[in-house]
Amino acid sequence: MLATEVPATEVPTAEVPATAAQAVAVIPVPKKPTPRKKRTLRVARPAPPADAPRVLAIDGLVKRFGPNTAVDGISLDVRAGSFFGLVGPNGAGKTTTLSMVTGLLRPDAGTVRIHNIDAWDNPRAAKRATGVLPDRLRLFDRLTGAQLLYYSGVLRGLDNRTVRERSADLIAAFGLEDAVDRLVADYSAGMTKKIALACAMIHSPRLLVLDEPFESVDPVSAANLTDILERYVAGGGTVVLSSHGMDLIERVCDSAAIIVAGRVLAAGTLDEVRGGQTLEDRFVELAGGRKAAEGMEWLHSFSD
Ligand SMILES: Nc1ncnc2c1ncn2[C@@H]1O[C@H](COP(=O)(O)OP(=O)(O)OP(=O)(O)O)[C@@H](O)[C@H]1O
Repeated sequence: MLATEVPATEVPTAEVPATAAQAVAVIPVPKKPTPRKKRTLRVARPAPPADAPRVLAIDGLVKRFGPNTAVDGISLDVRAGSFFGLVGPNGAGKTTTLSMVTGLLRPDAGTVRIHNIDAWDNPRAAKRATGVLPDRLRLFDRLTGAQLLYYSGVLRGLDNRTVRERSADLIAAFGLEDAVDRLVADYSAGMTKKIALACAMIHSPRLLVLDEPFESVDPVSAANLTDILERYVAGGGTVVLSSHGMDLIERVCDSAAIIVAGRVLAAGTLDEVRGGQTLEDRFVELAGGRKAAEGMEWLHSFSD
């Protein structure tokens, strides 16, 4: 094989040049995109039966921001015991949809029912059944992690003893033992996600709505978090999460929806949505395909 044909990842160590300038000269630029490896399509768990009760029923949701229609008639059903993944390109309307589901943003049209309760007519009852991890975390970050958990528990009407017991369990499950006595303002992004998720779970809601729960979370913590959520679902809970991590969605979710430009382009069990492809390929296909990286020759002109 000629040196120019060696994929970058296979350049033998002995041939790696000493300087960055030399490295630029020999690292081969593949002429054609390498064909993507076929992956075995697995399903994390079977989706709940089609006649399982609907924990979340979204019907004809619309949200406009001035001339921009962010959510354009989204309808979705999420069944009890489902681990449901919402995917879509940047600006597709995922956060706007989840904000309307969780009572953070009033819809222009459409309805949201949580356990058959209209979330906008009866927000108190709907919120009692829901735990939320919003996109832009606005936490009372001048509290310590332990204080924030305590506050979340009592706000949800739990008694002192229950809050303390559940806080201890959550702190151990999320590996926050060393951080609970520090101010949340001083937490890293991943730690903040974890404490916010613990707060969302403390009142043992039937439905968890999580916007990008794995963003900024390290792989070990992500695996722990996945375990916690899987146990929650196995115990009868329902999770709806948004994520850009297609592998993660395929690994943990049984059902999914692909949202593009404020509309649902595919929804159902993971297999129905993927249609025999990987979720990523199906997503890219529906979201408009890969963009050719041409017309950016200036990027190789290097200012130095
Ligand atoms: N408060 C707002 N005011 C004006 N426009 C908004 C507002 N919130 C969202 N939008 C617009 O609505 C559209 C959908 O945004 P949204 O945040 O729901 O997308 P998303 O799918 O969550 O994107 P990402 O994956 O990048 O987080 C975008 O065009 C966004 O600019």
